[in-house]
Amino acid sequence: MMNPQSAWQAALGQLQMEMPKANFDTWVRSTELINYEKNTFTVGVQNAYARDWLDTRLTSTVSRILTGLMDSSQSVNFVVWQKNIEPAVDEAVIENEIEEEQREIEVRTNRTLNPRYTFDSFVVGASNRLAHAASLAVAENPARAYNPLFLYGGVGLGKTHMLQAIGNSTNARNLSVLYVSSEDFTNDLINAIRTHTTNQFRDRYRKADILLIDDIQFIAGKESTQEEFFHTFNALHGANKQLVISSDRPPKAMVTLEERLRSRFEWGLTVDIQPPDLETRMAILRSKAERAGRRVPNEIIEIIARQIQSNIRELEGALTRVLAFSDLSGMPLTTQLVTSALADMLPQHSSMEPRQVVNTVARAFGVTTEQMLGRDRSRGVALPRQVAMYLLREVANVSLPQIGQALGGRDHTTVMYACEKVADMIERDDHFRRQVVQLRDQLFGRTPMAL
Ligand SMILES: Nc1ncnc2c1ncn2[C@@H]1O[C@H](COP(=O)(O)OP(=O)(O)OP(=O)(O)O)[C@@H](O)[C@H]1O
Repeated sequence: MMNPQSAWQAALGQLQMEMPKANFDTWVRSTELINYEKNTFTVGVQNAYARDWLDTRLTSTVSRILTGLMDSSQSVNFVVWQKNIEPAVDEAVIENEIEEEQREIEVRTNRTLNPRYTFDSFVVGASNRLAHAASLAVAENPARAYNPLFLYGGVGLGKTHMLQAIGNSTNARNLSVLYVSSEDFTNDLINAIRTHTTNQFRDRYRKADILLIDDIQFIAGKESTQEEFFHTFNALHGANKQLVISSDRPPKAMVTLEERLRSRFEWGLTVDIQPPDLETRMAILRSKAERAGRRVPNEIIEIIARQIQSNIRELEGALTRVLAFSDLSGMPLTTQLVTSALADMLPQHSSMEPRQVVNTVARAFGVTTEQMLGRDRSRGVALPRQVAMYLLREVANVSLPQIGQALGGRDHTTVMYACEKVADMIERDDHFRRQVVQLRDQLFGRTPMAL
């Protein structure tokens, strides 16, 4: 089980990925975990307006995420909380980064290698075969196979597991391995600057034979961190040391990443990890049950695997939950038990068919549904497509992969980018905003969404 502070940080990471950037920055970024008691996270926010917004829109999502992370039912409570630091909006200068990250310095998540994450415990399927093969090649031949190796994919699909497997395997061969999240890197840097120990900082990072950096997307927009990382990258790469980087999106979709870093990330091999298919999900559940020394009927494995489709962490959480339910109630593992154990883990979906949203938006913008689903990327077609993605995500709460599917088989990172872009335009362009609000009302009726 995670400690509450790490769980909260992880939940923030997930929200950052799932929400439009503007909303995340406005409402979520500067929140703070101020207390944890009796399975309740008390989260401080800047003012009553923010509290109300978060209350209506995010309570159930956040509780669900935290429940998944903590492996037991959790609730969240937003309260107004005066911080003595201003939320950093412009992170361009190091002073702001110091303020922004100060509170996180004590939070060290996942600093070391976790022996649980090995190549052996990783189930290979079509969705992750390439990532697995590339990681294995890198572990066997550091700095010879692919350098850097850049792995990307959605939340909970095994990126950390792969990085750590490389770490565990090379560590066992006495190579010096350093595993950090990009937030750890940022925090270390800030700490070093404050305590005038940047030389030690550089030594520490540059003497690694293998540097594994997890969740690099969080350095986007942080200029001084990017600058330092650029030099770390060059020093290691130049000395023939291996770099492995993970991210929730490919380098080209990292909007505020400096070009020189982006191009370096693409020097080696870039591989994605896709959501696992049903068979792989079942294999993962079987392997996890075996490891836990439990016998779980195939039928039960299949129900769980059908229900949780796009996040392996949730998939594992679901199995844990089903087993706990059975242990605590003394009831055998039946389909009914699974259904009730997983009832509140189901994602919330509106009854709205994605097709209907696509058709309505197409009509409003004077394009055809075929154009919306097609490959044409000219602005007249791309914009309505992005608006449809945005409405499906923001109002109908449909998952990123499902939206990609509904719009002609697009990647989840494309959908993520579209949502960020539309959210951004809504803030800048009044006319556009009215257009989107009108569509929203037409499709969903009036909702409490802050547009
Ligand atoms: N192919 C797999 N076989 C077995 N377990 C897996 C596999 N992929 C992921 N897992 C497990 O799923 C959980 C989530 O994986 P992991 O933390 O590596 O995801 P991630 O992609 O790094 O997520 P995030 O985006 O949140 O950082 C871990 O417990 C991991 O062991």
